[in-house]
Amino acid sequence: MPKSLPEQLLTQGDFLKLTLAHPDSLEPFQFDLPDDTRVSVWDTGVICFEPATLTGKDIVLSCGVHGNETAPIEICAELVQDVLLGRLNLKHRLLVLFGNPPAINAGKREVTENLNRLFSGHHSAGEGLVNAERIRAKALEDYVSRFYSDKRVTKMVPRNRCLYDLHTAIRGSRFEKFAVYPFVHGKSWQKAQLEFLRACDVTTVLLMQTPASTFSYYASNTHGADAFTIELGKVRPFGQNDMSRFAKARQTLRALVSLAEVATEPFVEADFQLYQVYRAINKQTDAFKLNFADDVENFTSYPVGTVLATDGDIEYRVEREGEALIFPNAKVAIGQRAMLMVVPTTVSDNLA
Ligand SMILES: O=C(O)CCC(=O)N[C@@H](CCC(=O)O)C(=O)O
Ligand SMILES: [Zn+2]
Repeated sequence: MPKSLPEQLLTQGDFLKLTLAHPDSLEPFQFDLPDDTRVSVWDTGVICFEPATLTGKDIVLSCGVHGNETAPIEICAELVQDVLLGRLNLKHRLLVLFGNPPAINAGKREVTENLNRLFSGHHSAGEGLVNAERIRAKALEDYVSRFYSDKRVTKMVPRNRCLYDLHTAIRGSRFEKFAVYPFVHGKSWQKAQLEFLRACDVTTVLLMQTPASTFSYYASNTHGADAFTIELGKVRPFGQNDMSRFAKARQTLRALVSLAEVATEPFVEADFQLYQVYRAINKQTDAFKLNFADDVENFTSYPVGTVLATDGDIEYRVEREGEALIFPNAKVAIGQRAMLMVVPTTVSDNLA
């Protein structure tokens, strides 16, 4: 007799395989682990773990929001497998999300539309929920809301909500690993979070200055979560990632979910490369072109006056000494961000 889905997960622990075999949807089901942790599969790529004794942390780990960013998918798949097979015991509630299963199967950043531009309601703007990515963005928002608003935990205060959305960058980078800290609307940047990032071997942080349609901004702004986009190296196909380069991130994420507190080093600003966005360059026409090669790395700077990109008659030149480029991509949809220009900054006057 074929094994039931709970039996399959309890014996093989391969939730990624199950997800990719049912990329569009999966009927919800539940079961318990031998240590009484409740496992609830809410949908394809959506798995919630609740230890029998609830503590103060509600942790969301997401990956595969872009389907070809495989290192984070491998890290999350391994972590989920170890929990299912009893090799990692959870201390906290944990929701793991494989963001875009059809795009993972296709080995592509997106199938129709960039999922990470559809949060905070952007999925329903304009033509509305017309494609799978728009529907998935709304569903992911609903799952995160459901996770954070569970009645058993909302009564327990204080709650400590976090969401780490794991990505990899399209290009190489002068700083291999870096995080995007979503705009906090004048609130303080959190020292403990920067310490956590450092424990993950992420010491380059981009402090955003405006709202965004990304998943991490959604979690931060809508749910008050400590949320980040974390870039772990460069896009590579499954099996071609050198996972030793992400050993500290893997270890620290495992410590996050399994220990009461992660051991971190005290924050010292000199240990970090902190940047803030100076300007966003949005693609306005199909003529948009980058004026540098594909192997130019994130965080590269050019002399003031250098032409970085053209968009029809418009020329984008370096305006400030030290201005560095990040996430350049001429293939984005019209109206979307084609590159960010960032400058070094400091957090010392706004750190809690
Ligand atoms: O390398 C690139 O050009 C993109 C890598 C990536 O997917 N980055 C995220 C950053 C999200 C954020 O700004 O928080 C994205 O572009 O969605
Ligand atoms: Zn990405």
